Amino acid sequence: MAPFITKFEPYEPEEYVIDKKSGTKSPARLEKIAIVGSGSWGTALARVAALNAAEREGFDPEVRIWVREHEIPGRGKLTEIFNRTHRNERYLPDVDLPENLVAVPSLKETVRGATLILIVVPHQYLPGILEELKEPGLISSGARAISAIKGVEVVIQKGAPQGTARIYTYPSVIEKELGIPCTALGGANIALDVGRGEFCETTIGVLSAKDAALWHAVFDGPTFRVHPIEDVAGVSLSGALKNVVALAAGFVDGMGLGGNNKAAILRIGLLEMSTFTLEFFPGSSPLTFSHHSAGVADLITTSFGGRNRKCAEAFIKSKPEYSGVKPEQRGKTFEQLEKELLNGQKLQGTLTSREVFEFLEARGRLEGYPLFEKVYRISFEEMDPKRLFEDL
Ligand SMILES: NC(=O)c1ccc[n+]([C@@H]2O[C@H](COP(=O)([O-])OP(=O)(O)OC[C@H]3O[C@@H](n4cnc5c(N)ncnc54)[C@H](O)[C@@H]3O)[C@@H](O)[C@H]2O)c1
Ligand SMILES: O=P(O)(O)OC[C@H](O)CO
Repeated sequence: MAPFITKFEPYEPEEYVIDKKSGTKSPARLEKIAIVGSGSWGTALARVAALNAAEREGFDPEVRIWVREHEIPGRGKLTEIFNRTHRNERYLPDVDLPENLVAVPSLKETVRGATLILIVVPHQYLPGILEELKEPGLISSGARAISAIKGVEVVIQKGAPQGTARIYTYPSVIEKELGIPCTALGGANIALDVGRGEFCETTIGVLSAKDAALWHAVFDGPTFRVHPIEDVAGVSLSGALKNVVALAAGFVDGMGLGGNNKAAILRIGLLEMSTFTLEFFPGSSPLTFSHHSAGVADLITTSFGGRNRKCAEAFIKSKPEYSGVKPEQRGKTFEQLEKELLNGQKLQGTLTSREVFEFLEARGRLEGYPLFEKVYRISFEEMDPKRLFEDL
């Protein structure tokens, strides 16, 4: 088993300069934080990072966040409203943000000069974003990244022999595309609760003690406790796969079943999450799933309060059998429900369910993951949701 909880000394700037006249000591350079993504989670994490940057030695207090421009009818441009009201009216409207968090409409200008880059976008948009960020000279040499994305990248070449399908975590994709080291952040973190400052924990999967200290200094605080562990792939995979299990939890709620049933689904789901990770990312640790916020705790919160659960419950309840509409009327699709229920936020579990299903099918390994398989078939192939429990 890989070494686990990372031991580290609290962050200190690497170098200081001393002012000859006054004798005062100050950091030779400041870490500059950029946030790529201003959805609900991007905004909540940006708030935490900006509060810390304003207080901690070694950090430039100005934190920049990339906000895709959007006109709010009768109010004006989202970035201007953001910088005037210190609120993200579109994605996290009820949370006050610190004044040192600055919305920037240009992606490139957000990251120019940054040394620490948090990437937190719905995973389907990452390829286009990385393409833009790859411009030569844009990312400072020595910069480091952290991914809070919950998703995976699956590559299947049509016509290629079975077994050649590949799966990648986003930290590894970011490292490859941008040529900078990338850490993973994931945990039981519903954005609005974090934005309100409610106590919670998160896990960061790090590559070194230096990264542990640095990212801990960026995010840790009295109500947002950060625990670094040496399992980048485990943290990243757990965040992606729990979204698939959260769909199953929503199916259970939609069918009106009770707590025993949901507990069984969560246990089996957690087992498939860790088995999958250890099978395809053998350096990972099962402890990430059993002991850490990124594992069991995230699965619990998402299966009770998350968007994937909510839409999956509505998906079942929209079916004729559960809603009382005429049998010839079809239930709603997830695409419809995402639009109706999430006010512009994005579902990640349905995409991940499809990606994981296609990967397992291409690798000939579906029989090892009956819950993942059924979540896909119920979501996309009109399988009767009651069949969720067959062969589990
Ligand atoms: N919301 C949460 O509670 C939460 C918690 C932990 C992790 N996450 C993960 O964080 C990641 C980001 O989620 P989120 O909740 O911040 O986002 P979100 O679901 O609130 O989606 C809004 C984001 O998508 C961007 N977007 C929308 N259309 C786009 C387009 N065409 N091109 C590029 N960007 C576009 C918006 O600019 C905004 O940044 C996801 O992987 C999610 O699973 C979310
Ligand atoms: O709202 P969900 O289902 O995307 O889940 C949100 C977070 O990932 C919970 O940690």
